[in-house]
Amino acid sequence: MKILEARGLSVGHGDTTVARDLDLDVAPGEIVGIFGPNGAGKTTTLLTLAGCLPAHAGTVTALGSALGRSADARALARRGVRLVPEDRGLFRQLTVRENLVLGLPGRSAGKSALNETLDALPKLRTLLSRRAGLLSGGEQQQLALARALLGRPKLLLVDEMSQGLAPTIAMGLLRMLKVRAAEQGTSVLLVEQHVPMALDVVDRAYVFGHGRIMFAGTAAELAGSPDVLASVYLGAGDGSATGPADGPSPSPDK
Ligand SMILES: Nc1ncnc2c1ncn2[C@@H]1O[C@H](COP(=O)(O)OP(=O)(O)OP(=O)(O)O)[C@@H](O)[C@H]1O
Repeated sequence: MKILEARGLSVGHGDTTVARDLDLDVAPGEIVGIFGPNGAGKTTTLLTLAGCLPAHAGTVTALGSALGRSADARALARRGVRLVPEDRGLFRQLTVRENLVLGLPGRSAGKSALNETLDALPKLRTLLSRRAGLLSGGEQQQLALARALLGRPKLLLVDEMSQGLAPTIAMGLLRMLKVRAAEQGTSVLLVEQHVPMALDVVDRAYVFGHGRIMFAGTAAELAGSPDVLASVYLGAGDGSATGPADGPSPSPDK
């Protein structure tokens, strides 16, 4: 069984569809990347898969259950789908410890999960009493990941983990995520601007462009496709951010 299966998925905001005809899969234990130029619809897709935005068209099956048009992020979270949003979603006035406790699945199971997670991210141990809002960007990202991992999600959706971080810190976090995900059987779908860095940890990748998926393949296949990689940085675009959900498809040559 796939952890996540999207077929003919169209995503957008209000009446505007930003990406369409998306076929996406995540298998158990896989780490899958979504790449593409600015405005290609990567975040919108992740938010839709997390149940934060309604799909414009198509079907999504997460952990064996269909999402439905009015997918509910809380119901999905209960089933084991967790999102680490681009803004990290922390409670800035609360301490690191308080933020972590909010991620705990239950009190008894919680303590050992907390210890395991802090073992993977030891810096957080030294910051437990500090307010989340006072942490550096890298520390905040560690906290956001720790909180999401604590719930031992079956599927973790991570948006732009490297944003605002020094490359070495971002790389360290991605590698930690890969190890921890493998240890606890979490599949990961991550959106990332920094493709070379992400290619080091993902098994497979989708590249968005022209409002569609323009490449799907293994990390090695993407690494060997310079034209596709260039399109991520040169902006093969946000060409479909027009028209209603059921409007005409844009030309792929646009
Ligand atoms: N809340 C919103 N309301 C309306 N349009 C939005 C909203 N959020 C994003 N958009 C638009 O949807 C399109 C896709 O945005 P999205 O953030 O999904 O792209 P992205 O591929 O994640 O880009 P980036 O790499 O720059 O983060 C863009 O044209 C953006 O301006």
